Amino acid sequence: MASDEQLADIRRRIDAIDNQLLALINQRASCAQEVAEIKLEAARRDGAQSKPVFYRPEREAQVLRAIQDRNPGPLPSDYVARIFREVMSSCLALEQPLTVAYLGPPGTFSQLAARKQFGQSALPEAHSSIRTVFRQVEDRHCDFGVVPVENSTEGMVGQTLDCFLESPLQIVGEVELPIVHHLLVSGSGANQPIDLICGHEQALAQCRTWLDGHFADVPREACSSNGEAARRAQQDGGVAAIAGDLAAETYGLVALHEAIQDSAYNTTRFLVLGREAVPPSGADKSSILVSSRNRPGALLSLLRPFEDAGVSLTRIDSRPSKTEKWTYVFYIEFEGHFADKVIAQIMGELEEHSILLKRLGSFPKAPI
Ligand SMILES: O=C(O)C(=O)C[C@]1(C(=O)O)C=C[C@@H](O)C=C1
Repeated sequence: MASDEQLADIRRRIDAIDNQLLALINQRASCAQEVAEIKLEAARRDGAQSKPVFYRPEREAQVLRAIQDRNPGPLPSDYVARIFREVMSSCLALEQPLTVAYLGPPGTFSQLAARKQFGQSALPEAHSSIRTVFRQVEDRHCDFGVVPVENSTEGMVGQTLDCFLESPLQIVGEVELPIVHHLLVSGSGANQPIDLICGHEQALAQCRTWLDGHFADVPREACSSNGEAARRAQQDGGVAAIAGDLAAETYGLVALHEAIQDSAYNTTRFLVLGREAVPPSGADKSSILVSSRNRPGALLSLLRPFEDAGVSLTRIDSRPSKTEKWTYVFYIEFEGHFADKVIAQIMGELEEHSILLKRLGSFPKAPI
C-alpha cells in the first residue's frame, strides 16, 4: 500500500475511535448529571440552606489513581490522568461551575496549581493576598481557594500557616508543581539592556546563584508575585521578570534565558481550601496546628504519639504563636485520615498534652 493510502486508512481508524470516544465521554457526562440530581435531591431532603457540594476531591483522587493503575500504555500514566482530570472538570461544570480563588494576579504558579487541581472548566479568580483568598472562601464568594504552603528550596510560607490559625476553613487537597523560572522580557525589550530584574522574593532567592553569575550588576526588586513582576516587564522594556510559562503566555513575554532556577528539583506545594471536610479516599494525609506549654520535652510529647503508633510525619514546622512571647505553634502533617481509628487515638493523646489543637483537614494525597 502506498504511504498516502496507509495514512488515509489510519486516519479513518482514528476518526472511528474519536466517534466512540465522543459518545462515551457524553455518556459519562450524562451520568455526572444524574449524580448532580441525586445530590440536589439529598440536599432538599436534608433541608440544606445552601447548594450541595458537587465537587468530591476524594472521588476524583480515587478515579485518577484507578486510571493510572490500569493504564496499559503507550500513553504515560500522568498524561492519561491529566486527560481524565479534564474530563471530570467538564463533567463537574455541567453539575456546577466552580469558582476558585487563587493568589494572583493572573499568570502565577498558584493559578497553574488551581488549574492542575480543578481543570480548565473551573472559573479561576485572582486575589491580591493569601489572606484575601482565605476570606473569599470563608465568605462564600468563591467555592474553593488555592494557596502556596511550601517550597522545596525556600521552606514554608509563613503567611499561609498564620491564616490557618484564625480560619475555620479545611484543607481539601494538595497540589505539587515543579517550578521552572525563566528570565522574561517584553517582545520589544528583547534587544534592550536590562536595568532591573523583578520577581517574587522566593523566585529571586530560588535563582540567586544564576543571577549572581549572569546579572550580578543589575539591581533586583521584590514584587508581590511573579505575575506582578511579569506585568512590570510587559510595561517596561528595561525590566526583566523572573516567572514561569503561564506568566509569559499571559503577558506576552519572551524568555531571554530558560529554566534559571538553581535547583533542578525546585517544587512548590499548594493547599486547596474548602469549607467542608473530605471523606477518606484510601490514601490520605492530615494536618493539624498544635501547641503545648513551654516546658522541657514539650515537642517530644507532641511527637511521641505518632511514633508509638507508627504513623509517618510528612511535615513539621513551627510558627510564633503571636499570643505569648517565645511560644510556638507547630504545623504537623502526617499520613492517614482523621476518620482512621489510629489517628483518632493520636488526636486524643495530643488533646491531653496540648493547649491548642486545631484539625486543619484530611485530604487525598496528590494523585498527579
Ligand atoms: O461522583 C461524583 O460525585 C460526581 O459528581 C462525578 C464526578 C466525575 O466526573 O467522575 C464529577 C465531579 C466530582 O468532583 C467527582 C466525580
